[in-house]
Amino acid sequence: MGILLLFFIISITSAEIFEHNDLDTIESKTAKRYTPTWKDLDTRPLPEWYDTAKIGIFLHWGVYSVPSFGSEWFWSNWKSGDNKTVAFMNKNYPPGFSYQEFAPMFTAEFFDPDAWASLFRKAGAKYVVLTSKHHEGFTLFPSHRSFSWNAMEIGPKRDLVGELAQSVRDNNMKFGVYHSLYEWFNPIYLEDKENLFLTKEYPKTKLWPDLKQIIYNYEPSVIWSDGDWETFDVYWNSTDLLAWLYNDSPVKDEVVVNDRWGIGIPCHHGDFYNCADRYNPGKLQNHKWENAFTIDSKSWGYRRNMALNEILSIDQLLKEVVSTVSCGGNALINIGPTKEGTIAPIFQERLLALGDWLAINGEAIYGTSPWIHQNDTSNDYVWYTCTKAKYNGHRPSSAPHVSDTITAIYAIFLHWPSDNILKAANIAPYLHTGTYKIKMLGNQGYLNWIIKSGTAFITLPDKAIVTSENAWSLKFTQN
Ligand SMILES: C[C@@H]1O[C@@H](Oc2ccc([N+](=O)[O-])cc2)[C@@H](O)[C@H](O)[C@@H]1O
Repeated sequence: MGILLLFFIISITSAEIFEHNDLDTIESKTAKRYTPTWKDLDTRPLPEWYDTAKIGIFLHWGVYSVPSFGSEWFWSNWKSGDNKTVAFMNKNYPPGFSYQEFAPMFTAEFFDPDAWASLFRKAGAKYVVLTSKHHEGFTLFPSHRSFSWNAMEIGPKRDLVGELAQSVRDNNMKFGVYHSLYEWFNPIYLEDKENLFLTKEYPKTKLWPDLKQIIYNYEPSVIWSDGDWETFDVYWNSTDLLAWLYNDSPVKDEVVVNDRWGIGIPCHHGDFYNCADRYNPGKLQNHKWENAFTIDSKSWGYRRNMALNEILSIDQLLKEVVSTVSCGGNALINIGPTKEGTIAPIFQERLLALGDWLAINGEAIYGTSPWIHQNDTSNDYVWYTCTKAKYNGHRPSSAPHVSDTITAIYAIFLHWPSDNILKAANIAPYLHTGTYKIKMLGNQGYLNWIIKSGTAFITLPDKAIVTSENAWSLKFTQN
């Protein structure tokens, strides 16, 4: 009996061990490995968090934040003889003054990463993307290859990337980095360019070691690549980097990348597409995309001389966000912090207004999917979204985390109709089935509606008791 029991125990334990080993091998055998070709890299399913997030904050911060004149292209504009930039330098700086001399003035003495992160969280952002290095080459992290041209050695004397990454995560958001492939004035890059990109010293000795340093040290969830347009992906070695990123990097399961990886790649390859800047097609797209746009309509970097009429109003901001999400995109909203490390009150105000709106209407934004219709065909200020049930079972890569079962439809409208009646055509056939109820997010009770010649007339609540401002969401549910 004793021997039998012993045998029984041993057989259970060994069966368990065997099972575990077996599972491990099955997992490692079936874990997909990507080959460095766009065809294969394109098969990667989009990590779910990114599609759900919808709203991100984009930060352009660097030595250009010191002159903070014109745009973040200041150095290039100056050197290529742009009239306004040259006049600005002649008037305000001594002859012989170099761009490098701006770096010690990048003081960031008021930079409080927790305060920034808490502002972005209140704005309703789910991810934050910081310029780890723009085209000027100055790194906001202690690059091992950017001697005297990084924020640890000059200016702030701090690891701005590391500090912000920490605070953003403490506030339950994802952290990402913008990273420019090219550097306007890097002599190693310029030599490769001189050689018609037949030599690859710059990617080998600077670009990829730097980006790998970023990935190992900060584990970014987004790599927002830029500055790719002077040459092809073959020079940049983009597909090799991405295969490593997806197969073996510490962020392989969670990271998403955009589409700027060489001539001909934007709008064709990448986890999500930016296509052109401020891209907002107004139509449903068949691949995940992101609308990166600025609150200061004139610049990504801070401009001390921006005027109020150049700043997006809250109405314009909401229109951008709503139309983008309705068409399957994410909104990446850019602001330029100051050289002192502050965020201009006008940007704070716009972000907090967005946050207030999302606190009421976020249900119609976060985690939603595009509906059958986007912009209402009879009413151009109405945009639709919907929520879908989670997919259980096999996940098709086209719709990574949701099924086709619609659980609610949302109509977001950007103007309040003067007669208090919202008219919309595309929702009419659904209401017609008679099983839908309508409520306004943030308000109590159901709304009355009728259908006249194919258009739904929905009676809105008294505007005086409505909680939301600037834009409103109606929720349609069955029963
Ligand atoms: C986010 C922005 O990206 C690039 O600018 C671009 C890049 C691509 C296009 N494009 O494809 O239309 C337009 C502006 C940068 O040059 C600019 O400073 C900023 O960082």
